[in-house]
Amino acid sequence: MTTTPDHLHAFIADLPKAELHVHHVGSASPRIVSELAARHPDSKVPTDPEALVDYFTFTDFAHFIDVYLSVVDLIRTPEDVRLLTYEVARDLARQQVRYAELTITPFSSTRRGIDERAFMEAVEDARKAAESEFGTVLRWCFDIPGEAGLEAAEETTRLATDDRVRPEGLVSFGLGGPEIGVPRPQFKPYFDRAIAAGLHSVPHAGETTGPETVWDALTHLRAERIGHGTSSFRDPKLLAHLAEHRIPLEVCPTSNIATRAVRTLDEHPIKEFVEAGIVVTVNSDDPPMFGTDLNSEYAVAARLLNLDEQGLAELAKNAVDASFLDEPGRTRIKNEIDTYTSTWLAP
Ligand SMILES: Nc1ncnc2c1ncn2[C@@H]1O[C@H](CCC(=O)c2cccc(C(=O)O)c2)[C@@H](O)[C@H]1O
Ligand SMILES: [Zn+2]
Repeated sequence: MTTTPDHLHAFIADLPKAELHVHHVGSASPRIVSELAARHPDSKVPTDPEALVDYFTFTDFAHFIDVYLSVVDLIRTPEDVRLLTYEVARDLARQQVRYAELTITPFSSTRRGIDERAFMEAVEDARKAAESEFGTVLRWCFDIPGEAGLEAAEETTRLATDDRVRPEGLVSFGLGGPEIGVPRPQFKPYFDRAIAAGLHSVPHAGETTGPETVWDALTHLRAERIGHGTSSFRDPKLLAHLAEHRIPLEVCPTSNIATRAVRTLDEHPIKEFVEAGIVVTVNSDDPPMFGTDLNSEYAVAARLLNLDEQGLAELAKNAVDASFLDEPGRTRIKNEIDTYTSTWLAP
């Protein structure tokens, strides 16, 4: 296994980027997790950031979800929500992320007793502070935790479509959690309502089950991008469909290894996706839990796809183009990427 050369790491570190697939709670840094764990000593989450490395080592996807929910349990007040969101934005800004769509699972917080309006105010307050203080634009994707069933689907849809509650920064609607035993078609009526309310459809699919789940996401949930889509490589017709209809994949390589969806990075199908002509975006999913960040994922992609600086800049522009940012915002970030790259490559 070769490594990514130092000059590419340096290029990636300052490259302006967009992040399209990153979870709110899954982005809590070890410092924030240990701070919240210390505040709530009844929790089984370790308070020592070093012990968190072991705690965040997963035997399979189900184990990952168990651990994930133990961190969700630490977020108990609107102030916890605001702090988490603001700190996540700070971490993104440090990596030169100019724009991020953050996946939030409001059901998990409202069912744990956080007032829905206070929750929305907390994330919006952090979004505005992040934009003015760090220059990072945040938007929200509200996802249904599929395993929690249709009650969760109903509640998430209500929170995403009721004008009196839905936050200004909300742009899309998703579906996360385990896929095994959670068929996608049952969520069609909820996606129909969210789409009718102007939201984009971005379900997870093909992360832990086969390509048929990706077809279901396309057919029943009218997916505009696919979260992961990892198993798509097993179906040539699906690859051709994704390429022809320009449905981007939100690829999260290190996540797929950490949850054991893929055995090793070298076996990751990202190269097959690019060779099939699919729009590939690279993302971090739950970065501290997977011991990664967006810059590391770009370094992984550089190695697996054999990219140079121009190739990395194209990858970054794929994410901007696949985003739900408005046209002037997309043009601004792409121009910034071009200027940065040509300055870097100038003799
Ligand atoms: N790689 C990932 N792939 C998929 N999802 C991922 C990934 N990373 C993070 N998530 C998040 O995990 C949540 C799962 C929450 C969940 O299953 C659940 C089940 C029952 C009850 C409750 C509750 O709160 O009471 C929650 C998803 O909604 C999603 O946002
Ligand atoms: Zn995800």
